[in-house]
Amino acid sequence: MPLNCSISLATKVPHILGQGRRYAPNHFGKTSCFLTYSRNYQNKSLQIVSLSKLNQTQNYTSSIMEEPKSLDLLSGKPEKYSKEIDIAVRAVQMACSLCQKVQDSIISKSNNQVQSKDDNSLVTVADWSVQATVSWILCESLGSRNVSIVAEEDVETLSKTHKAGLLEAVVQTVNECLAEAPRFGLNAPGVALTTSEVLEAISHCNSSGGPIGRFWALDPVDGTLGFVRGDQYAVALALIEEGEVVLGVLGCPNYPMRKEWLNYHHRYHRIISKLTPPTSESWDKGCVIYAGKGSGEAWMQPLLQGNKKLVWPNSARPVRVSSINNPALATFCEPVEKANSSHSFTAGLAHSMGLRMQPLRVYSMVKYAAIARGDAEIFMKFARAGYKEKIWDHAAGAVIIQEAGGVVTDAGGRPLDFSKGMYLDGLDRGIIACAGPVLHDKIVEAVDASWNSSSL
Ligand SMILES: Nc1ncnc2c1ncn2[C@@H]1O[C@H](COP(=O)(O)OS(=O)(=O)O)[C@@H](OP(=O)(O)O)[C@H]1O
Ligand SMILES: [Mg+2]
Ligand SMILES: [Mg+2]
Ligand SMILES: [Mg+2]
Repeated sequence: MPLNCSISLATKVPHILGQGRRYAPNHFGKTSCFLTYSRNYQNKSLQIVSLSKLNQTQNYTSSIMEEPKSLDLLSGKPEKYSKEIDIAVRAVQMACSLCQKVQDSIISKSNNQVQSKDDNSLVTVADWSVQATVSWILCESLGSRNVSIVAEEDVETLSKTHKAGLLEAVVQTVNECLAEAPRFGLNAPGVALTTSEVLEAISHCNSSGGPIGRFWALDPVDGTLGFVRGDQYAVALALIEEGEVVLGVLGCPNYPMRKEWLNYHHRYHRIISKLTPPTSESWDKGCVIYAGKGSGEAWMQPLLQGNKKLVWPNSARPVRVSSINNPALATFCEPVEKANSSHSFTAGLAHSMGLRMQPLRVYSMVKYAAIARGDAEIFMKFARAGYKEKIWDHAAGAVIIQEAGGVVTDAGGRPLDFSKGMYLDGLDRGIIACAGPVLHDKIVEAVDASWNSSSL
């Protein structure tokens, strides 16, 4: 055996269903290596067939072993972007932890950390703090000259908002979060960031995207309305290269690893229904879902809990879209706010297609996570005429659904175009994401049939 393997062995004979080649840093002893393996998802076993290290491939047929509990090091990271995915997942985990604290403080103290922007949409301490934190982590880990970011928030609005203590609250929140970086296997700053360093990190996100080169798209808090209402929201980070989304990470702090646990989430539900959540060990309140383009896999890991003893690496498991393609059994998701998507148009579509389930109205890109995980089958968004969808609201979700086996297009059936700057320019009518092509084709047809008679 070329390297020391410490995974426990199982005796089951595998029926090989999956195989792949993975970068497994530090998985075998302290050596970084690539491994080629065969995986059986049914009995959760794994067989390593070769290892390569320092350009030397060694054939190595291991015994069949139980899938390691910590799947992260074997997770679906395509080699080309493995470093970027790794850093992006850790940064989003940190951002989720930051958001949980700010959401708790907004809800419990009804404090004044919520502001209105010029377009009357909301922004909070969490939006600016996550933007600064993620920007700082990406620059620190990849070199600031290599990091270009398109993101939702800007320093002008923060400086213009003459709210006493707002900027100080952002600086403090960022520093508290960055001090925790070692728990996530990342470096913390040697000394706390100054106000101007925090502003610099926010304004480093000044790229406007486009068709050339590589940039990150960040929505620090997607579904800010859900966030301030104590409900669902997401942290969304994607990497776009030559106009194509190459990786996506979605942090969903209030979307538990298991759908059944949603009932325990909401504080109000808990009071009203007196449901007792499962024990803290077994209950993962939130999740992070991620995928790299072309891997054919999407992965989900639990949020790192507040418990300081829990440190990286975190475990991950694959997620897949639902196999339902009968509209009568399918669930569709849409934005909560009528102002963001026409509920009456989608109700008509649902009726004409024979969708019988009540729509699942959820804030934020958690809707994309729900489709990728198989909790729902369809996501539709039809904004009012003239509204231009932004790339950071869809990039991470789109690649994750596609790699989990689903289809994401505009209402004309064309792929979303992330190469046109900060907006999804050229979008035909709306966005349709589905668990599979059968449902997708039916919706595109139904939209065509009813569009001219709609008021959109
Ligand atoms: N008028 C209008 N029409 C369509 N979309 C809009 C509109 N205004 C805002 N936005 C963008 O929608 C993002 C929130 O989308 P959601 O799907 O979460 O909507 S909802 O809150 O559930 O209703 C929201 O993202 P965040 O600002 O990150 O919350 C906005 O980018
Ligand atoms: Mg958003
Ligand atoms: Mg946002
Ligand atoms: Mg916003």
